[in-house]
Amino acid sequence: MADLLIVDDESTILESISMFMAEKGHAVHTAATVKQALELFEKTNPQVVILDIRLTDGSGLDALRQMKAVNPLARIIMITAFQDMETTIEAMKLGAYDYIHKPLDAVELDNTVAQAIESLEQDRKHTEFSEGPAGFDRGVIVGSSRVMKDVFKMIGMLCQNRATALITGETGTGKELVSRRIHLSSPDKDKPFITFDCSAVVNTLLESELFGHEKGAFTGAVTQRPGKIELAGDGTLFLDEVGELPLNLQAKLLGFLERKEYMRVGGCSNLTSRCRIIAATNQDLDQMVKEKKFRADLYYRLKVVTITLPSLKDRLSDIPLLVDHFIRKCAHDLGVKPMQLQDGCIERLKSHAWTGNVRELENVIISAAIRSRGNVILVETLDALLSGTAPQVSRYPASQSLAQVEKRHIQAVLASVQWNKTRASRILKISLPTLRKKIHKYQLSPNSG
Ligand SMILES: Nc1ncnc2c1ncn2[C@@H]1O[C@H](COP(=O)(O)OP(=O)(O)OP(=O)(O)O)[C@@H](O)[C@H]1O
Repeated sequence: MADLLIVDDESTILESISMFMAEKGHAVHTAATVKQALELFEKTNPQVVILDIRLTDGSGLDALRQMKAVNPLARIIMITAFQDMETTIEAMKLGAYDYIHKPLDAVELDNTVAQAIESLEQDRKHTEFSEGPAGFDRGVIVGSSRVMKDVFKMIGMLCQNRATALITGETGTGKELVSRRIHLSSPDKDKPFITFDCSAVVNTLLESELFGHEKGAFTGAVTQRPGKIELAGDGTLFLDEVGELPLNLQAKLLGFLERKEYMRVGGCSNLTSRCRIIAATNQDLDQMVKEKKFRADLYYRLKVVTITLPSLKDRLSDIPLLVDHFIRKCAHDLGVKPMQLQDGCIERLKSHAWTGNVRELENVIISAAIRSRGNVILVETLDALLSGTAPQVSRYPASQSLAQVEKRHIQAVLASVQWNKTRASRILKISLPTLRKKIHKYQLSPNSG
């Protein structure tokens, strides 16, 4: 049996379907408008939605798009009239599970709902083996604030085409998460999603990592190697920290965006790729263009479609939802029951500055859950974590020199952010050039350790 949301503006239809479904043992919620439907969808998180395409205050397609952005797993069955065929096709493209024609046939409706529930069960079993614990969607983007609703709309629009997009926002605001969601909601979701962190690779290797190289192109190039663009194929290439790309490669990337052609390092013929580029940055590219550190033409090419993710401090109203999400995530990962929050926890969380945004909130909730005794997260535990007074376990023996400790710490921080130097320099509170000097001094590399 499932949680069902039924949306139709004809009260007789609404009543008869909901009675029928309640008799079958489902928990039924009803809505007559797009607005009510979206509110109830976020509140009740139904597994199956029966959604009329034509509603008085808008189109069922918009509702479908937004519901899919909030919970891509929800099975949405559209109710359509024959003259709505074009819209029905569009609905299927947007990820509707199925459609049923009016006048409704009770047996057909019952069968379709049963199949939708069965397919969810199959998905659940599948994820048990592939992505970890069942019933928890790691890819879900949590938020119900107005800014986040606008973000969901943009995601809905972007997953219908292959437009290049730029995602901006401070560190930890969810740029990679959003990029993956666009890919996973697109018709090419089964194609590769490749991440390329422009700050993680030493400059001399960037070009060959991105575009690939031919055998013998440089010392050490003993075999031909495909670059990330080639690996992305017909899928998506996520260019993280695009502001870190050196100017010569910015020109090459622009060339690729304009002609969809590129050349491997050491190659002499053009190759083509259909891969879609989604770039992300937490830098002020406008300013970088003024300072001539970022090419204006590339910037304009990238920013045609921009999604700006809000800082957590500008959407404090989303904290309860986010906390609930991370508590459930943590419970799944640790294999325990979800923790409860002591009264006052949400207020304490809302009063924090959150410079590390959602990532910082996630880490605080995980740390608090691990430190909690019993099944309750206490305000005092959060307070200690947020004010930096929570006891830490020392990881370095007292016999080590300061330089040894510095080397190990920098290596550990770099490893924790997959060698994203911008992020590491922020955590270490040193400038990027200083970090580069220290990497050179201690001869650190992703493989040293
Ligand atoms: N709205 C959200 N809902 C649920 N989880 C979120 C949300 N935003 C971010 N997260 C989680 O926070 C963490 C950081 O997100 P992500 O890596 O996408 O941020 P980012 O903006 O790409 O960071 P950076 O600029 O440092 O690369 C991830 O674990 C992600 O799942």
